[in-house]
Parts: sequence; C-alpha cells; structure tokens
Amino acid sequence: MTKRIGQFHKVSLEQFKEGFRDSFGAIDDQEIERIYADIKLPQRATKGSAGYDFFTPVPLLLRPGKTAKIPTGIRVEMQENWVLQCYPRSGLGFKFRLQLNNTVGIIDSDYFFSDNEGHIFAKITNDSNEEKTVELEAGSGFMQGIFMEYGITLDDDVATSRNGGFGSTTR
Ligand SMILES: O=c1ccn([C@H]2C[C@H](O)[C@@H](COP(=O)(O)OP(=O)(O)OP(=O)(O)O)O2)c(=O)[nH]1
Repeated sequence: MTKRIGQFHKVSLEQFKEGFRDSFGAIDDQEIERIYADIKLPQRATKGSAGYDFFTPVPLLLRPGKTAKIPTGIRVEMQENWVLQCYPRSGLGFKFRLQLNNTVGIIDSDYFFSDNEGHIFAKITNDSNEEKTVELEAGSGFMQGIFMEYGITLDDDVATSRNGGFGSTTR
C-alpha cells in the first residue's frame, strides 16, 4: 500500500507577493492576485507516477545559459521522517538539459513551519548545448517532487529547529 504522508497547500497571498517580488521585482497587486488565484497544487500525471508535477505560476522564457528563481506558491506538510525531493521534469531535461541549480531540491519536513511558511522556490537553468530556448506557459509542469522516507543514526540527538531555507542553519 502506498503511504499517504503529506499534503500540499498554497502559501498565503502575502507570502506569495513577497516571494514573487523577490524573484521578479515590482508588479501591481491586481496582477499578482490573478496569478495567485490560478496557482494549482502539485499533481501526479497518472496512478503509477512517483512525481508530483509542480506548475509554473508565470510564463517562462529561458534562453540558453539563463536562470530563473520561481516562487511556486506551494508549501508542503508531511510526516517528520519524510522528505520531498525535487527534480526537473524528464522531458525538459531531455530537450533542454533543464537543471535545478542545486541539482536536487531537498524540502525538509520542518521547512513548513518557517517564517516564510515553507514557501518552495525552484532555481532552474537552461543548460542547453543546442541553443534551444525553454518556453513554458503559465500552469505548465516544470519540476517534479517525490516523497521519500529516510532514517537517522542510532546516536542522533539533534535538537535544533529550522527557520528558513537555503543555508539557514549555517548562516
Ligand atoms: O530547491 C529548493 C531547496 C530547498 N528549499 C527549501 C526547503 C528546505 O527545507 C530548505 C533548506 O534546504 P536545504 O536543507 O537543502 O539547504 P541548506 O543549504 O542545507 O540549508 P539549511 O542549512 O537550511 O539546511 O530550503 C526550497 O525551497 N527549494
């Protein structure tokens, strides 16, 4: 039996605005509210798919060598001994060598409780070596997240908790 251990949610409108402006700069409130309203929760394409497809909230045009930081508008709640691992969608990897800048995005279970609501960001680069431009419409899948169970060592007694992402525990 497949284990049901998590749940996707949208971040709040306020958090989405903050993340969006951080990535793309100023934008008027009405436009961002429209984008926010259209955000879809990640979904699997078929019954047997492992990956939950994440959809870009905005159209993307990435020329070879270019990078974008995408505020997904999504947070994920999951049981403590699980992690969501994010990878590019295979099709985009095959066609464009689309990469996640951090190679694999690791979304920890305690990220959900961060001040930024556990807003999941994706930093992607078009690494095409065939001069191909990535063009995605808003609402297209660009990344997939897979829930994985993990273990800890017998003598593990870590007691600190997380607040934030990308190096927050070493800042
Ligand atoms: O592509 C990613 C990767 C991570 N995160 C968030 C979720 C994750 O829980 C947090 C920290 O990520 P990670 O543990 O990989 O980063 P780190 O650089 O090791 O930071 P930390 O010291 O906070 O663990 O950042 C994202 O939103 N997108």
